[in-house]
Amino acid sequence: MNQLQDTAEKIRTMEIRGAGRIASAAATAIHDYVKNLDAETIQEFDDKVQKAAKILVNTRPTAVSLPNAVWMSVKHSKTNVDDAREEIINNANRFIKQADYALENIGKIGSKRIQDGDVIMTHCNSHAALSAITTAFEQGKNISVITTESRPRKQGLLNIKHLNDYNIPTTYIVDSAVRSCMKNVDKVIVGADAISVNGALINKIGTSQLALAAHESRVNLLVAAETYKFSPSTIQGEMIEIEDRPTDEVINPDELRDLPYVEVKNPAFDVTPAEYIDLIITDAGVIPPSMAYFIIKEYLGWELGDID
Ligand SMILES: O=P(O)(O)OC[C@H]1O[C@H](OP(=O)(O)O)[C@H](O)[C@@H]1O
Repeated sequence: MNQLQDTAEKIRTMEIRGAGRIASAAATAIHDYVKNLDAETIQEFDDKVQKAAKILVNTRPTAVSLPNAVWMSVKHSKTNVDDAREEIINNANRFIKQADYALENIGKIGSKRIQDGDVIMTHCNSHAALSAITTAFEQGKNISVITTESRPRKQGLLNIKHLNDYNIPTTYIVDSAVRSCMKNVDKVIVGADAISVNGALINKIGTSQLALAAHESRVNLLVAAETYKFSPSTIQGEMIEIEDRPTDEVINPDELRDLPYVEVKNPAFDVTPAEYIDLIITDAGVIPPSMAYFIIKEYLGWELGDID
């Protein structure tokens, strides 16, 4: 359990971050936990696994990749401990493998949407969006990237290091420069923390402003999202919770000491409605946002009535 708690803490503090990365880290934690789990009965085993699953799921509330990875891993159909253990280990291994494959496939599929000469704007640090961009560059397309800083945690710094390693010309801008720079952009590509059944995108705070600016300038907005980032529970109208992160990520508490009337807010994500999204690049192919239900039904295996 210590190791699992350690992974949970790393996800909570964002030492491990990115919707895809936290999902694979959680599946790995379940795999390792179950491998050596002591339990006399299947009931005891299931209770312990459910408890461990909840610890992981409760670390960050918005990225649906996390509960999808955990519940896909721990679901089993066995009645004895050893068989259940084996099934969960296989499930977790399968998830981790498919997540790697999905990222690679998004690169291949997404790169087809990128043309020679494109200037691409991106926001926050999405491994899925970067997979499409770097794959297109490796195919010989002469592209460049504008990346936002992505306050407060400045994930844009991860982008510039990654893109520089690929020798991709990259411009780093503050978040408030998005609209002003949009006139030079051919397409926007961002990642996803979650996609709801109505095709709305939940992604890093600021994405919806970027989408508005793109819409105004008639620049296409593409979302790179693995199928496991679609949210089954939204079929029944459940809202995706937006994570409020600690305010010391935004401002040093010392600066607030003598300002009793000031409140700081740090919502980590926002919602971009489907009408601002042109395409979603998934590992299963490119879809319009209106096809989100199809992905949930066909690839996550969840149907109406499945959800308690
Ligand atoms: O899964 P990949 O494509 O890497 O990232 C998807 C999204 O996850 C990140 O969340 P955070 O930085 O962990 O809050 C960003 O919002 C990013 O767009």
